[in-house]
Amino acid sequence: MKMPTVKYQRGDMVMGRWPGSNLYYEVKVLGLDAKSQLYTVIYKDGTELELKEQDIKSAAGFQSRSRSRSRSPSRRRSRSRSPARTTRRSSSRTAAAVAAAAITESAPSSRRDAKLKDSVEVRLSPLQQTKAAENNSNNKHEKKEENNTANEVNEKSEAVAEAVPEKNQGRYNLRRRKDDGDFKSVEAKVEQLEEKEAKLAAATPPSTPLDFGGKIGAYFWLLFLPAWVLFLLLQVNLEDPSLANFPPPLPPLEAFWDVQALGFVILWILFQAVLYILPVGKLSEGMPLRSGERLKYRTNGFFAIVVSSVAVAAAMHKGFDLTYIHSHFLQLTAASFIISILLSTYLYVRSHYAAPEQLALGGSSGNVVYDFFKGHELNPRIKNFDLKFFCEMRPGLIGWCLINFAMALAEMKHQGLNAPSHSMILVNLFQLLYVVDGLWNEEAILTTMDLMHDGFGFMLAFGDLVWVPFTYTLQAYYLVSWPNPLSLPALGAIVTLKLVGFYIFRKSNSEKNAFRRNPSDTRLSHLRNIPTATGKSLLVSGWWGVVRHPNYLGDLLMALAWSLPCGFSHLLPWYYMIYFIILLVHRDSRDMSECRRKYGSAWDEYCRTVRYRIIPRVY
Ligand SMILES: NC(=O)C1=CN([C@@H]2O[C@H](COP(=O)(O)OP(=O)(O)OC[C@H]3O[C@@H](n4cnc5c(N)ncnc54)[C@H](OP(=O)(O)O)[C@@H]3O)[C@@H](O)[C@H]2O)C=CC1
Ligand SMILES: CC(C)CCC[C@@H](C)[C@H]1CC=C2C3=C(CC[C@@]21C)[C@@]1(C)CC[C@H](O)C(C)(C)[C@@H]1CC3
Repeated sequence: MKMPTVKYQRGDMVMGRWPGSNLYYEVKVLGLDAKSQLYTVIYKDGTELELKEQDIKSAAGFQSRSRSRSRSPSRRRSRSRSPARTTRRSSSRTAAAVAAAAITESAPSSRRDAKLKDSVEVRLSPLQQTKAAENNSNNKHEKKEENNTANEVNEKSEAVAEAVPEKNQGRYNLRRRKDDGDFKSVEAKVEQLEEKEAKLAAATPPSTPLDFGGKIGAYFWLLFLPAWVLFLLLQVNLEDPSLANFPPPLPPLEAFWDVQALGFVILWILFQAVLYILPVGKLSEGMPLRSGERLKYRTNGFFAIVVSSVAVAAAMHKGFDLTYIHSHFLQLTAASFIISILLSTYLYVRSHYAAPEQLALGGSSGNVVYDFFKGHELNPRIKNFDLKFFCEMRPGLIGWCLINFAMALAEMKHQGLNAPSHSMILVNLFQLLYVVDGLWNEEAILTTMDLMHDGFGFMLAFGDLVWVPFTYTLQAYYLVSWPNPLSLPALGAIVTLKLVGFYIFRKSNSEKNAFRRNPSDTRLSHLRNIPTATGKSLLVSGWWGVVRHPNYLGDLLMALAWSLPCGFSHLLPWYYMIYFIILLVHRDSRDMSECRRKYGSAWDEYCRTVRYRIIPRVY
């Protein structure tokens, strides 16, 4: 058996490649994972990463060639968008912290380097003038550079002029310029080499720690999640859905299968797909991918829900009885489950044909079950049809409202009412508001974790097509058989709670979305932020200065307002609230580790400034 080699020891100072680039920075080795053969290293700005051996070079060899012009990741961007320069209102303490985190650059010492420097200065002079002029203007422009595609492009062309000396001074692979005559050919070669290396680096993204209990956890969730949905549905169908009647009796297998139900689910998904591809509404840009590319998304969700409502009204007018959804709930769920399995299998298979830079960092463990569950490909698309975006925002989300509405009709039928109960109306209106708001602000989803970081696999396919429409509707389903009359004060209190939650949720999500899209937005100029080594900043005042996830706080208050109308007779309608606390606490900790990995010491600084995660002074 081949013994693993340990080339670098804990504590060694070496040069580590910055992921996705061809740049090397001084890093300290923290250890080697014997199993994955990945070295954990820490950059001088505090960022910890796992690197492959081939992405590490000995510092000695490097310095002899490069005269140790090593730069921290933050310095790498410093010419056009150093974190310190991008901060408009960040506290001097934070700016200083980042500045301190940057590795100091040693001045060229040899004659060769001095000569090199001279030529650099000659070449840079026009650029320096531009820079000076730019510096004299306000730094609004600089902030814009962070996230704006156009500016990314500007930066690149700027970088071409700037990068020449840098390349020759050996950020990565030092080459001496013989004279100015062959300068251009060297430049072209270096560029080619860098392009090749950047592609290679992107192709081997650093692995991130496994979530959800790792490989064993993935097996568990694959079995548990469908079983849990089944349990909820069987339980809510019981005459007395109390936990004392656990476990509910299992119906025969044939009871789950109904061709017509499968037909309706397929029809619904196809109908939503047609609405999605119609050239109506805005084409929004997603956040930059690792490759630098920005995908375009058709954000016409509001249009889709309006047309869907009209179509449902027309079907009802033609005599379609919507209470079919209530009476065939199990079969509709089973049909959606089958589709989600087929979709996940397709996603997993096609991920093997995807280019490496299209894979999600978190779903590339190499373990079939884990990657199938977590999602291997980040943005699977068929031409311009984005499968993840579509599934998350359309069939399940709009289906959720359709099912709730069907439950209101079923309640009237079962309870012999002329109108739905107050509780049913509240649940319907609250959740409708949540969905319509999500669709109205559809663009905001492009800056959420699912769209930016998570691969599309079973977890999201099942979550979008089964979990959301068939478990988020449980409160309405419950009310069909278990009415809960509400007093006027209770009604008023619940509505107030919902509105407060909604306000926090919407304001905080919009604030972050606006900041990520355009950090120099004048409406956000009063907000303080912390610069990070990646060039992005973190909001440290406003909603994101109150707690680290104000949007979760608002969402949880709304969840409470959805359960309260169902009363306290059973635990079942409180399922969403309990699940949601677990989901958001786990999501928060996933996000914390991801941000810690991305932003290093800047993230620690943010956490020291904003101490609570979701509930001020509590958690
Ligand atoms: N109803 C439901 O079932 C669910 C609803 N949700 C809701 O969806 C919404 C999106 O949630 P989710 O995707 O989990 O997370 P967020 O929208 O909170 O996104 C987290 C990301 O925001 C960025 N960020 C974090 N802190 C800051 C800061 N201080 N300043 C600027 N950017 C920051 C980071 O990304 P980066 O720095 O890379 O931009 C981070 O990874 C939430 O409102 C949530 O409540 C979520 C899950 C389920
Ligand atoms: C099956 C698992 C246990 C959990 C799967 C989680 C998914 C169901 C959720 C992950 C993030 C989601 C979001 C929404 C719905 C639930 C899922 C898919 C969201 C679309 C709901 C509407 C909101 O307005 C939103 C902010 C757009 C939500 C974004 C996240």
